[in-house]
Parts: sequence; structure tokens; C-alpha cells
Amino acid sequence: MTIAKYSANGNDFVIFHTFVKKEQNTLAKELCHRQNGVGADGLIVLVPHEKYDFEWQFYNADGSDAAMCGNGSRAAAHYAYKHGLASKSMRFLTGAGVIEAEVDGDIVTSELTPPKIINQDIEEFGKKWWLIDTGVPHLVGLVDTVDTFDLQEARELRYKFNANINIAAVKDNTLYVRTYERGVEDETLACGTGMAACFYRTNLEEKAGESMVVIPTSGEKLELAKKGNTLTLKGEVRHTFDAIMEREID
Ligand SMILES: N[C@H](CCC[C@H](N)C(=O)O)C(=O)O
Repeated sequence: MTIAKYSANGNDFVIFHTFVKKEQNTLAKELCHRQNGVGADGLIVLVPHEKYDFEWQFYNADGSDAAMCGNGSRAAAHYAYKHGLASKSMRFLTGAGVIEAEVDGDIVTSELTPPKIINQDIEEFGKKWWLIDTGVPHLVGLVDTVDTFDLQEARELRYKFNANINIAAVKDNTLYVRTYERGVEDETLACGTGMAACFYRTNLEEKAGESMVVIPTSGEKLELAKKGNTLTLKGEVRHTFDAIMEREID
């Protein structure tokens, strides 16, 4: 059984496709383990779908299900095109709804489901947070600088709101974002839906135009843009290697 390793914007994923849709939570935890497995922020499994190019299952590194993953959707689109599962323009089903993606070489653009503001008036640790759903829930705090990110504070907020925790700062018309990711239970090098949530708040607070370069901890930029009532993420995707699994994945 061949599995693929992908890196997108700083998130990394194991991806494979199969004909049988079944729960893969345990396999996800095994494959994503940084020492005993391949090592990844998440596992993505593509399965056939009668209406869309495919359906996906997304699992965080701890084996938990997640409805959506922005960077994962871009990696999945690249994988699907490479394996002939979809054309360069595709529509696939996720737990958050239908995602449209466009592959142009190693540059892949995903259009997220319409963002939803859940709460704009959260006061915690001296900051005003917005809770925004960009396919998965994100707490967004705008700060002067992202040079420091209190991970203990982020961990408390993650459990209090069952959300990913993001701080973001605008500098020279560029948005810098750091994310503590639910299901990885640590800061990741990037988080696509988190960057989208931060861009969304920044745009609504008129600190950003309709598009913006967003830079996560990895330093690998994404171009974020508003497209009607949705948001698009555009950036590089890297297929780093394939691996042969000794045991079959049934
Ligand atoms: N950890 C997230 C899912 C992955 C989101 C992130 N990797 C992205 O690129 O959007 C959650 O459980 O809500």
C-alpha cells in the first residue's frame, strides 16, 4: 500500500486513497506519530463519491476527526490530480461542506466554505478575541507582534472554547499568524483555516484589503483573498515522498 507525504505552507500530511470508507482514527494516530510513524500534522484519506470528484476524511495527529483543513485541502487536491482522481479544477466533499480547488503545478488554490462569526466579544488574558468558523473553529486575537505566543494561555483557551487558537499582527500590509492547533495540541508551523480566520477578522476591521499575503510560523506565505462570501487560500504544495506500507490498509 503506497502512502504519500505532503507539506503545505508548514503543515504536513500523510495522504492515500482507497475504495472503502471506514474509520481510520487509530491508523491516523499511528501514521502521524513523529517518532514511531511517518510523522505528520494530519492524515487525509480520499474515497470515491458519486457526485463530487471525491470525498475526504481528515484526521488530526491525535487521531481526532476534523471537518476541514485549509492546507490539507490544497495538498489533497494536488494528490488527487497527480493520481488521476480529478482534473485540475475539482470539487470535493469534506466534513465542512464542498471545497473547490484549482491545481496549477505546485501552486494550489482552495476556496473555503463561507466563514461564520460565532462570537466577537470574547475577553480573555487581556485580549479581545473573535470566534470564527472557517470550516473548523478558530479563536482569533489581533496583537501588535507575534514575536511571543503564550502556549499555556493558548492551551487553556483551546480547551475552554474547543477551538484552534490564533494570534495575528499586521506589519507592512502583511499578516503574520501563529496558531496553536487543536488535535496536534501544540503550535504548528502553519494552519490554513486559522490564517483565513485571521485574515477575515483583519479585513472586517478594515486593517486589510480584499487580498493579503499571510505568513505563518514556517515563513511559507499564502495569498488570502475574499471571493464573494468565501475566502481563498493560494500557495505552494510539496509532495515530499511516497512510502510503501508493509501491511495492507483494509
Ligand atoms: N487542527 C484543526 C484541523 C486542521 C486545520 C489546519 N491544519 C488547517 O490547515 O486548516 C482542527 O482540529 O480544527
